[in-house]
Amino acid sequence: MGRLLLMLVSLTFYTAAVAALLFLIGWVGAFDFMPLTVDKGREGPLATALLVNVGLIALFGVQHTVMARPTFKEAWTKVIPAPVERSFYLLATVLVLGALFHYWHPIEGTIWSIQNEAARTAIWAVFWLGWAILLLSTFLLNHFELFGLQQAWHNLTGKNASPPQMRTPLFYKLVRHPLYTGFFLGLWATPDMTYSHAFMAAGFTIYIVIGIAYEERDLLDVFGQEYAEYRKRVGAFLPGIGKVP
Ligand SMILES: C[S@@+](CC[C@H](N)C(=O)[O-])C[C@H]1O[C@@H](n2cnc3c(N)ncnc32)[C@H](O)[C@@H]1O
Repeated sequence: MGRLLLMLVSLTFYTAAVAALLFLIGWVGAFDFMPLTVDKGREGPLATALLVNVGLIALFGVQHTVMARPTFKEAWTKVIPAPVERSFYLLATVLVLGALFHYWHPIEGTIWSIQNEAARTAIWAVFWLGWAILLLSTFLLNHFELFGLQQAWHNLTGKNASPPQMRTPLFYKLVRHPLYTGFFLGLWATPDMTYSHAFMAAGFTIYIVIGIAYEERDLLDVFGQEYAEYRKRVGAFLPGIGKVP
């Protein structure tokens, strides 16, 4: 029963995470049908908007950076069962994203607004390509492990947790962080760039660049020389750029 309950917890948090990801795409894309977007939300003076928005992005950054560290996981799994540790990480992500959507203060003003229809279509294509790369990258690594289902399933079926494996399929042969490359494309590719959108995209870009240093330090600890060689050979976000000799 306990194992089944953990599986149900994992499935529930997985569903919430997928819903939050879909909402994030609509929120960033600022589509008309969305109730809240990066350009539609609370009103307030500019100083309040800047302070609140920086706080929201920092909250996302701190949650992701702290909860992904092995030392945190070690302490955290003394409180919650190990098979749902990743699921609780996702739950925290959903809550932080919920706060972002709910409390974001749009900033007035437009930086660019492309009028040419063909150019708009091309930019939207890049937007969707970015999110597709992000999603596909989760499957290239191990979607069900990244989203916590595999751990609970192994626990339910009595299978031992498999040791972490370094993976470099497809996009990972070209760049070390294709998921983040996809995220950058999704964040920045818009035909209507408002100050609000640019502020949000810049905030997440800064967080990712900082977060990568921690992620790669952990990857070096886990995969050692294999990852060090990979960093020498393969660029970070764009092919050939950002190799670490
Ligand atoms: C959100 S994913 C992002 C992966 C990668 N930074 C990217 O942008 O494609 C983060 C998880 O992927 C794992 N990871 C990153 N690169 C990996 C690789 N080449 N093989 C296996 N796991 C990897 C990290 O340990 C971390 O748990």
